[in-house]
Amino acid sequence: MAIIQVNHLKKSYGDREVISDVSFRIEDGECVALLGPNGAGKTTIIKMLLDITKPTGGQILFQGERHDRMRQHIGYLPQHPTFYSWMTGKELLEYMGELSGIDKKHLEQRMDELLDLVGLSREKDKQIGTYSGGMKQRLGIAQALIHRPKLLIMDEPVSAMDPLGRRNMMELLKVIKLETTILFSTHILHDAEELCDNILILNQGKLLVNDSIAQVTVHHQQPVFIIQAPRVKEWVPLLANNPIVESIDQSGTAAKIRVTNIDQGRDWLLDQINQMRLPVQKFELVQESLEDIFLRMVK
Ligand SMILES: Nc1ncnc2c1ncn2[C@@H]1O[C@H](COP(=O)(O)OP(=O)(O)OP(=O)(O)O)[C@@H](O)[C@H]1O
Repeated sequence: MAIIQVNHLKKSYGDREVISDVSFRIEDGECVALLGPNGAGKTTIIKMLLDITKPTGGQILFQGERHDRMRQHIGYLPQHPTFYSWMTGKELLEYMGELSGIDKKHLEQRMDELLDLVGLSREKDKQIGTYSGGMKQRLGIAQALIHRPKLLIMDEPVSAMDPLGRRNMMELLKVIKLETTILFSTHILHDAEELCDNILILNQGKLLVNDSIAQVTVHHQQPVFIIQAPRVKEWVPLLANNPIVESIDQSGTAAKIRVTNIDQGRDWLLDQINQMRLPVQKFELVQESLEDIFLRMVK
């Protein structure tokens, strides 16, 4: 049975629908990335899963039951966790553990396990106000896991971190995902690719992709022509206005061109290259990368 099943979920603020008919499921043991640009609706979906915000339509089931009764089985790391800065790391975990109803003997053992897991054993008796951003984020993960939740939900857990903090967090999440089902939101494709089995791509409140990482390219890849030639800024605008060109992306000395019809597109592009007497260094037809697919979908 799915840990979470989301059916035709909708959310409106006033007249504005910010989540439109979103359906997906997360199976036990999976790691799923909710991927989308700023404002796509990631936090709104997470808040509905946590029952912080009520949907305006649709249904969320947690292991087949109404999810509003199942909140205690979910661990949550918000985008910007806030703590009492005068508490020590250990005191916070103790407090959260007591709130979750864990008895003293088990709590002591669980705190030690988690402080070790997130690499804060040595700093456990220091006040949280003295922790770095990365340490606070790791403490946030420990508090989210204190009651051994069946599902860990994290809202952009690595987006605001520096490269070293990010790396540490990714390695930590790789360990956690061995034992816990994870849903995390991000706007960085690379994080999703590195950690997850499945991705949900959200744009403007609509779910565009719900697939395994391995299958996304198989199901959504389109061919693109790559032309590499000097003075790319001069010739790209000359190609962009023809109706056969669906999109054209310039990067460095090359352009990636998506056309409506491959054979006609090839003939037309070769013709243009001749007419412009472009000193072409490369002309090839390739399949889109995962990043190309993501960028095309969220544009
Ligand atoms: N309380 C609210 N009232 C009105 N509109 C809201 C409210 N909360 C969110 N929105 C709007 O809903 C849309 C989705 O916002 P949301 O925060 O879910 O996006 P997001 O994908 O999490 O973005 P980010 O990556 O920037 O956190 C945005 O257009 C936002 O302005």
